[in-house]
Amino acid sequence: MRTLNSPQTAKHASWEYAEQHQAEDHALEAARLRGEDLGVTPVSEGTAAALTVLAAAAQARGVVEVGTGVGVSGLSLLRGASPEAVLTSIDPDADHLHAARGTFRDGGVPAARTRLITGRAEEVLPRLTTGGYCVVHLDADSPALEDFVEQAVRLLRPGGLLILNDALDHDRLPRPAVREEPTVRKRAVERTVRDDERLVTTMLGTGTGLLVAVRR
Ligand SMILES: C[S@@+](CC[C@H](N)C(=O)[O-])C[C@H]1O[C@@H](n2cnc3c(N)ncnc32)[C@H](O)[C@@H]1O
Repeated sequence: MRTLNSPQTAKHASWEYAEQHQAEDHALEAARLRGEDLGVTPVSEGTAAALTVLAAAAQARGVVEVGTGVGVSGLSLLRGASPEAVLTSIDPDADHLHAARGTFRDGGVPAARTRLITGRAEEVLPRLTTGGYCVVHLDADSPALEDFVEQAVRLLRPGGLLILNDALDHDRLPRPAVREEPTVRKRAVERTVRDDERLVTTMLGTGTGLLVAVRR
């Protein structure tokens, strides 16, 4: 049983504290409201902050994203990336891309720094340049997730970062009794990435899990 002083409760309080380490500005708050209207779940506050730090650490110039949503993750990545960086972000939903454009505008991002592609990653990723990108962020649940990961590894230059959001599948991953297809898929992706000798990986508990891998 969980009590107020139990390690689990303390752990959850720490997680919540860490999520709020970085206060969000108007552009991200407005994006989250758009997300509520559209039924899109953006990356968490902690994940948004982590994406900014990771893009900065990678000194990212070319960034690819699958699952633009309302642009919370995209704006966060651009804020950490190099000033000349371009974000190529893919989403099949025109309403989501429209909302994301509003987020980038609110965030003061010049239009030339975003290339928003209306389409499915299954069709778009294979057309992007091998070794041409510093960061690939995956944030769309799809039966093709394993293929997205393989494409991401192809797209990354040495030292580039692969980032998979919701890698713990809303805390379902560690529960062996959960056998639903999306959870099983994410377990398989975790194993694939961990065992891939081209990658150095870690699983962060930020948000609903952030799997981060560096391309050797
Ligand atoms: C969780 S939301 C992304 C939230 C976004 N990263 C943010 O922080 O605002 C998932 C998005 O993936 C998109 N999506 C679903 N299937 C996709 C696919 N096959 N290729 C690209 N995007 C896809 C959905 O339309 C949705 O906008």
